[in-house]
Amino acid sequence: MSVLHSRRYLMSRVLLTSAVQTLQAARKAYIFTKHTPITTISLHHTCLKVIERAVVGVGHYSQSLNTRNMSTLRYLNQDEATNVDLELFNEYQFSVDQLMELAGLSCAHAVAQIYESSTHKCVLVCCGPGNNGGDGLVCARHLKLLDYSPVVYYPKPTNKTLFNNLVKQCTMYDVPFIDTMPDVSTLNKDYNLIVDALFGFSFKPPVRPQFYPILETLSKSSVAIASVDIPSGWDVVCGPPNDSPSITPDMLISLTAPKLCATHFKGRFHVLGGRFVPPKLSAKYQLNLPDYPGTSQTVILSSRQ
Ligand SMILES: NC(=O)C1=CN([C@@H]2O[C@H](COP(=O)(O)OP(=O)(O)OC[C@H]3O[C@@H](n4cnc5c(N)ncnc54)[C@H](O)[C@@H]3O)[C@@H](O)[C@H]2O)[C@H](O)CC1
Ligand SMILES: [K+]
Repeated sequence: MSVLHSRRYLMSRVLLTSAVQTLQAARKAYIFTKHTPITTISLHHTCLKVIERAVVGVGHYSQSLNTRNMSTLRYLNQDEATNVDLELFNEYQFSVDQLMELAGLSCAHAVAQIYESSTHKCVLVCCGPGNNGGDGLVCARHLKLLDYSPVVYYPKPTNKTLFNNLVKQCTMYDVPFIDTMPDVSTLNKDYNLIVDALFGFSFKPPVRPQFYPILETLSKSSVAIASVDIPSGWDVVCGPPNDSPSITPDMLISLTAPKLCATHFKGRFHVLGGRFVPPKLSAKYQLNLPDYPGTSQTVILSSRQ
C-alpha cells in the first residue's frame, strides 16, 4: 500500500471507529433505558442525546472524506477581516477576551479533531505579539486539558493585562515556556506538531528581522504545522511570499471566515473555527458560513489525504 493510501486508510479508520463507538454508545444507552424504570420523557431525551452525538460523529466522518462545496463561502480581504473584527467589538460589544477564548478553544479542538494526542503529544505553540499570539496562548491551555503536552515559544510578549493573564494561566496549568526557538533537528526530534500563532490578519509583509529566523526554521522543519487564521509570513490576500521564508502548513484553522490567502493553502485540512459570528453580521458581509455540525466548535471546510 502506498504511503498516501495507508494514510488515507488510517484516517478513515480513526474517524469510522469514532463514529462506530458513538453508535455503540447509543445502542448501550437504548438497552439501558429499556431496562430501567424511568419516565418516557427522560427516556426519549437520553436516546435523542446519544443519537444526536452519533449523527455528529458520522457527520465528521463523511466531512473528512468529502470536500465541502465552498463555492459560495466568502474569502475576506484584510480590510474586511479588520472590519468584521471591529464590528464584533464596537457594535456587538464583545470584549477581546471573550472572542479570543472562543477562537483559541476552537483551535485546540481543531487540532484534537485531526491529530490524536497519542501520536501528536508534544506540541510547540509559537505565539506572536498580537491577538493571533493570544489565540495561541489560549489554545496551549486547552491542549493541556485535552491530554497534549504543549510547550509555548513566545518571543515578543505583549505587556498588557490580557496577555500577562494568559501567560500566568498557562504557567498555572503547567504549560512550560521556552526562551529560544529550537533548531530544525531539535524540532523534528522533540515535537510532533507545531501550532503557528505568530501572525494573523494584521500582518504586513515583509517579516521583520526578529521573526525571520523563526519562520525560516518553521519552513525547514518536517513537523506538521497547524496555522491559526493565517499561515504566518503569508500576505493576507496574496498568500505565500517569494522573498522570505514561506511555511507550508498541514492544517489551516480559519477563524470567523477564511481570508483570501486561504485559496493558496495546499495542506491537508482546512478547518473553520470561531463559532461566535452573529447571524446578522454574517448576513451583512454575505459570509455564507457552512453549518457547524451539532455542538462542534469547528467545521471541516476541506480535506485532502
Ligand atoms: N474576529 C476574529 O475572528 C478574532 C480573531 N482574533 C485573532 O486576532 C488576529 C488578529 O490580531 P491582531 O492583533 O490584529 O494582529 P496579528 O496577531 O495578526 O499581528 C499583529 C502584530 O504583528 C506585528 N506585525 C505585523 N506585521 C509584522 C511584520 N511584517 N513583521 C513582524 N511583526 C509584524 C504587529 O506589530 C503586531 O504586534 C486574527 O488573525 C485572529 O487570530 C482574536 O483573537 C479574536 C477575534
Ligand atoms: K498564524
